[in-house]
Amino acid sequence: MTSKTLYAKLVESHTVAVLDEQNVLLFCDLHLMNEYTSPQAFAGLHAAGHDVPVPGQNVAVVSHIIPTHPVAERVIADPASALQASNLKRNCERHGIPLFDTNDRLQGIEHVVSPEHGMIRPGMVVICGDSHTTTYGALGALGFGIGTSEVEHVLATQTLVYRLALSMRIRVDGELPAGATAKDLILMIIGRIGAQGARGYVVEFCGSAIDALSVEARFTLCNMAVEAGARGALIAPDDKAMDYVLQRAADITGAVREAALAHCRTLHSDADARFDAEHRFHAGEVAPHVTWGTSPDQVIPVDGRVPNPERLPAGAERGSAEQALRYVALSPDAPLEGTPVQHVFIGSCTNGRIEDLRAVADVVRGRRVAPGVRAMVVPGSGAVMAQAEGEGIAALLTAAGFEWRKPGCSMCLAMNDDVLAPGVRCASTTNRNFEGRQGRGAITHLMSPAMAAAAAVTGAITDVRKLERLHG
Ligand SMILES: CC(C)[C@H](C(=O)O)[C@@H](O)C(=O)O
Ligand code: SF4
Repeated sequence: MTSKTLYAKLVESHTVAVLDEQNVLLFCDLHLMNEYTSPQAFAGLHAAGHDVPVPGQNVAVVSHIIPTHPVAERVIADPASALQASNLKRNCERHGIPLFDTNDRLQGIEHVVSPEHGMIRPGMVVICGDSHTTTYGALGALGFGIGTSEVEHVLATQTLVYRLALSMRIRVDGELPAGATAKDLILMIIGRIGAQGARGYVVEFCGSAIDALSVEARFTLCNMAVEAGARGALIAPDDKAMDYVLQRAADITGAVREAALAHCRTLHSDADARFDAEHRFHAGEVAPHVTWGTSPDQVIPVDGRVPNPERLPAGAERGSAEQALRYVALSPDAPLEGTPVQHVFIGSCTNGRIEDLRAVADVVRGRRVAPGVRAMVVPGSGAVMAQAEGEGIAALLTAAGFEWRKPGCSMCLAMNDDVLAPGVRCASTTNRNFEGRQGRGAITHLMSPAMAAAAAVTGAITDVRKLERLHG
């Protein structure tokens, strides 16, 4: 028997038909939908007279356009957005698809909601009309984003025409130093391999540093793999991953549980499996990272200096660095540390989970939001929000001057009314720092939750390790 990668095992176990050398028809265990990428798909489905054969293997969440103001009943004021939400509700009702609707207390960001209810399980293929579906690799599930026409195909058949990807292994051994998190690790990796460095590949993360990460930290890592261009991310499921699922999936009991555990133990790359590409990193080298530019790979350790385009090789890299520096209004060779911020955003499917909010609370405890800074926390889901409120995190952050909002994508991409004004500089726990991502002309610096908290209490980009030393 030939040795196989975990990726190959997942694809083979879901292949309904081999179409040609490059493409297979892939069965999808779970199809997630949001209000943003599903309307045309449903319209196409209905025009073709198709039904949804397995509605229970689809689930929908209102994520992107929802307002986050802390009111009891949320009302979507923007007519186009309100229509997207009402369309989703109508379509879900028509086909019997479960929906986390606008005022459902468990609503949130699709990638936060689905794992917390035990819907994502090792060995699954999970798809969604959203690029950050790679998140589920943290549980050993092959997740990836699809386009709207593919959403229609999946609704009608629960299958997808899937072009095979290459496989890449990223091994990270050693221990993350104090102050460095999974966010810093993935930012460092993206900085080293580039925003296209994993393009065409499904990445498998492994090594002692990955084993040591919590499941939530693994979500952060796999979530951002797509920012290196990856078509998927995987971590072989271990006891931690399985425990996470078992605690949340009430239906996995008795014989089913034994079968699930046995299946889970097969979900790893064989010892001599061959990968198309390999990278190695040392966790001990990871410092808190902050993006300086307008692409997630334009990133440096917080104590570094912004690059000088004159010292970059002439060509595309120099050109994009010059353009990015103009947009972010930073000078070549400037230190990032000490750069004033006017806004702090904590949330998103990258860093809007309970462990992220605990990390923020740990930095903020005994401190206050700096004068002139607007700091906002948007929990990733209603469940995260309730847990944080129960743990006293919401009270602590509110007393320190943070705004405590309702769940959603919010200022991760500013499709609701949480939009920054031009020129505002924001320390953000999100995953994309593209031009205009948080509002036209607004400037985004990606960083970890602890680093964003440090920026909130100091009013500037700050090395959280120094903050801890000063006060600890
Ligand atoms: C709106 C959606 C299609 C998009 C994505 O695919 O990722 C969004 O979630 C994002 O983060 O940019
Ligand atoms: S939180 Fe951000 S990255 Fe995640 S799905 Fe929403 S918009 Fe996309």
